[in-house]
Amino acid sequence: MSVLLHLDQISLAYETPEGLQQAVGNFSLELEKGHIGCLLGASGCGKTTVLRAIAGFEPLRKGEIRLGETLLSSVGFQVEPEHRQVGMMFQDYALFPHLTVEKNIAFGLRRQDKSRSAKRVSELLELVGLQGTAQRYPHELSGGQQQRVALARALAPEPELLLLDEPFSNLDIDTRERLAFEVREILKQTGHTALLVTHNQAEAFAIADRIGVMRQGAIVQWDTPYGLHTKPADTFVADFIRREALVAQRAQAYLRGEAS
Ligand SMILES: Nc1ncnc2c1ncn2[C@@H]1O[C@H](COP(=O)(O)OP(=O)(O)OP(=O)(O)O)[C@@H](O)[C@H]1O
Repeated sequence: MSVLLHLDQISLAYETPEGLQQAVGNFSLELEKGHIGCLLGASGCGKTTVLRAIAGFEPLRKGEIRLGETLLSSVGFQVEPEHRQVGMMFQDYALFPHLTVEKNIAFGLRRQDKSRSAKRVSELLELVGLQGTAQRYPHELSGGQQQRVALARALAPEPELLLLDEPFSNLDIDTRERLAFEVREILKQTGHTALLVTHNQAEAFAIADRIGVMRQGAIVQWDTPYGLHTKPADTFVADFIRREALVAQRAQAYLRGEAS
């Protein structure tokens, strides 16, 4: 398989009142076409910063970002976000409340003629299992349904790469796990390449082909879920994976009334 997304030794920093603070340093990964990658790590480790750089919202201090053969970002160079062929889906749904489901999905298709756009919208509604909701407004849908509309909207212009930033974090535990599996099925069915950000290990393992464990702006291990479990690169990754599994077990025991 060919590599679609190349992040080559990228570094990013923010201007703060205390001076320039590095958020991500010498960060590299390659994501193959058709794969779902996931950046996993504690709050503040730089996951969203990496995603924003790929989307074109943050300038690079070092390194390069390429999509296939196309250079998207390097030092002093940025392709505008709207010209990147990159779709985005974020945790707060970001649907337009005053537009129907149909119009929300068609928003990214404004340059297409009406009949093509209508056909694409109905294909997408079927893909995300929301036939019959075209004329509803976002507030008339559940959180999980709204996220499926957001997915349909992000896929509408047929982006080469889809970025998902904590897409399920506003949902209850059952819905988020179910939706993570559903989104994986949908992306695999359409052959899309996607990079997801989460701090939830169950979600990462439910959806991803490759997981990148991050710590303080660096990627510690970029591997398959199986590889992370069986061959953690260092004690940080091993502890991180073990601790998260322990928390999940404790939470389940607590819910069953077996633990305090
Ligand atoms: N606009 C900003 N200005 C200054 N510092 C920022 C800005 N955005 C993020 N940071 C800092 O950069 C670092 C990485 O932040 P980032 O949001 O990428 O982390 P994250 O892993 O996505 O966290 P979370 O899981 O909490 O969303 C943090 O130390 C954060 O405080």
